[in-house]
Amino acid sequence: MFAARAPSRLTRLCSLQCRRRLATAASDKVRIIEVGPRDGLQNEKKSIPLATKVELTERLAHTGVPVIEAASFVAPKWVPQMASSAEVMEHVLRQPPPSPVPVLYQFLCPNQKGMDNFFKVLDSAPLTPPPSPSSTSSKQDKPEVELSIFTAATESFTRKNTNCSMAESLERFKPIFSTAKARNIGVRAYISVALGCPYEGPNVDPHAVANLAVTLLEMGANEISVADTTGMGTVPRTKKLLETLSQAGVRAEDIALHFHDTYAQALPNTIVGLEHGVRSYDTAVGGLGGCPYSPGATGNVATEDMVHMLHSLGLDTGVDMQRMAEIGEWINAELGKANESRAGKAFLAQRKAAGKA
Ligand SMILES: CC(C)(COP(=O)([O-])OP(=O)([O-])OC[C@H]1O[C@@H](n2cnc3c(N)ncnc32)[C@H](O)[C@@H]1OP(=O)([O-])[O-])[C@@H](O)C(=O)NCCC(=O)NCCSC(=O)C[C@@](C)(O)CC(=O)[O-]
Repeated sequence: MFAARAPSRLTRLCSLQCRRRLATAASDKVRIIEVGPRDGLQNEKKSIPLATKVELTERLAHTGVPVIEAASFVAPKWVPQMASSAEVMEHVLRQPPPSPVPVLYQFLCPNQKGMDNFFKVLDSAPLTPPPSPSSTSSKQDKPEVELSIFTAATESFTRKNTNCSMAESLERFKPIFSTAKARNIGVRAYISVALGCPYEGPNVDPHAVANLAVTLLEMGANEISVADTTGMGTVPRTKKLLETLSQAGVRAEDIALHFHDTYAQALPNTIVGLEHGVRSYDTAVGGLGGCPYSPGATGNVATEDMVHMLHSLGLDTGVDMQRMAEIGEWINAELGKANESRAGKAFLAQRKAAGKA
């Protein structure tokens, strides 16, 4: 997919000016990638029932959010909470297309084994039955699915997270890209610790992030999720990182931003992203989340907080705030946790006061 747009690093650099204009073109649509079911739940210590995971994904599919990262095919020995991911995916594939918009479901995958497990589920899932008996078609496609791979901008984090070097992580991706391409499955790529590493500190080299982003795009990634895993990102360093990415030929539309809200900088940093032309943001309902390999880091920026801010700026996410706020309240109660979304809590309190809850 990316190859068609920009086959080589040189071509990418040559058309930089044109792509910059594209990136900064005014657009009132912002794409929310809801990562709560994966990033949000993976670090929970208490085993979460499969039924709760399935209900979370199913309810999210009816909020208007266009992308949901539903689960991950990683080693259960390292992330036991994701051990039921095959069952979650089986359920997703059995679902009739959600309303109001079709959802793209993403599944995190670190290596060939994860990819093989993903395809095992995909290939064994029956086609979804047609929506009504009057339908003329006898079969219906499965929901659209995609793989998300992940590496990091520092050697220490890559080693802790995936037990390999940065270069080895890229090697692991080669069979994933080639198989996914042959099977017409999209691949998204995360770059963790782009704005701060728990082991190497806040000053991660933006050029390391940019080089990695260019390499991953050239390998075939259709989007780079630039992740502030630790939440150490600040407005000046986010600005610098986005400028460095742009100078390396990475377009604003090639990236999504993934902010953890540890220091309450996710929304200020989002404003920087918006000014730069980035229109895709990863969020987790109710502010769920945390990475098992980033001690002390809190959850992703809450979807409700992001949606509230974007709507206040006149931007369109397509997300139903009421449904999202209710899910944030529900899932945190299920997990026995406080709801981390300030906007979600305020929205529900106001509805209750107005007698509309
Ligand atoms: C990367 C590996 C797999 C390497 O794991 P390893 O231990 O180096 O690999 P290995 O090849 O030696 O295998 C060890 C065992 O795991 C099995 N195994 C190997 N691969 C798989 C697989 N895919 N699925 C299931 N099982 C697998 C393998 O078969 C073997 O089983 P055993 O022989 O011991 O029974 C491992 O280190 C791992 O799974 N780590 C977990 C990484 C993880 O999930 N981190 C959290 C997600 S990333 C994140 O949260 C950041 C992000 C994306 O949100 C963005 C951000 O905010 O930064």
